[in-house]
Amino acid sequence: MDMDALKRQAAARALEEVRDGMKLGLGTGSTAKHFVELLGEKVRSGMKVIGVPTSEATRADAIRCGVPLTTLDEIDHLDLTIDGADEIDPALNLIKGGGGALLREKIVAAASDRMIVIADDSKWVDVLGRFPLPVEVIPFGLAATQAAMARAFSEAGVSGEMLVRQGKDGHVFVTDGGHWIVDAHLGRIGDPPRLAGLLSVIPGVVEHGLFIGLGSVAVLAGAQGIRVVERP
Ligand SMILES: O=C[C@H](O)[C@H](O)[C@H](O)COP(=O)(O)O
Repeated sequence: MDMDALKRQAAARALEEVRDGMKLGLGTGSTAKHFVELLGEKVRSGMKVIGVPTSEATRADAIRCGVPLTTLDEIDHLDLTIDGADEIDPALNLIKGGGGALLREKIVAAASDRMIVIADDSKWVDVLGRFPLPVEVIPFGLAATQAAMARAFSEAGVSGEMLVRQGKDGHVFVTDGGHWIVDAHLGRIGDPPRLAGLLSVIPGVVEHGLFIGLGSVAVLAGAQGIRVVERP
C-alpha cells in the first residue's frame, strides 16, 4: 500500500472520533488534508461541525470541501484537533512544522481538549531529531537569535547545522505569520521537553516545532493495519 493510502486510513480512523456539534482544529499537511476531505464528505451528508484551520492552505482546502469555518477570536475553545506530524516518539512528543504551519498548529492544539495525531507509521521514532527541527523566527536579529539557539542546543546536549528554510522558488520561505523558519539538523534530541523550554525563552524565537504534552492519541497506519497509541 502506498504512503498516501496509509495517510488516508489514519485520517479515516480519526474521523470516527468526530461527533456532531464538535468544534474542531484542522491541521496542515498531506495527512491532515485527507482528514479535511473526509470531513467534507460527512458535512455534505449532514454532520454539523465547525473548524478552525491551522494554515491558509487548510483554510482553502476546508472551503473547497464545504467544511464551515470559524476563528479562535469567535470561539476560544475547541473539542478536538486532528493534525499530522513529522515525527512522533513513544511519549507522544512531536516534531511538527515540516510544512511551516507550526505556530498556528500549536495555538490551535493548545486551545483543544484533545489532539489526535494522524500519520503513516514511518513517522514513529524511538528518539526525535532525525527530522530537522523547525524553529520559527523573527527575521530581525537573525544571527543573534541563531547564536542563542546554539547555546540552547548546547545546554540541552545537542548540536547541528541550522539552515534558513528556502521555498521551492529559491527565496526564503515565509510563514503564514510573516516569519522565517530555521531548520535545525540535530540528529537525536535526548530530552525534548528540556530543549523545548530552552528555545521558548529566546526572544527572537516565535515558536518551535516541539509539541510536548499536546498530542493525546496517535493514529498510525502501516502495512499491518492501524495502531492507536495513547499518550502515557
Ligand atoms: O507544518 C506542517 C505540519 O506540522 C504537518 O502536520 C507536518 O509537517 C506533517 O505533514 P505531512 O502530513 O504532510 O507529513
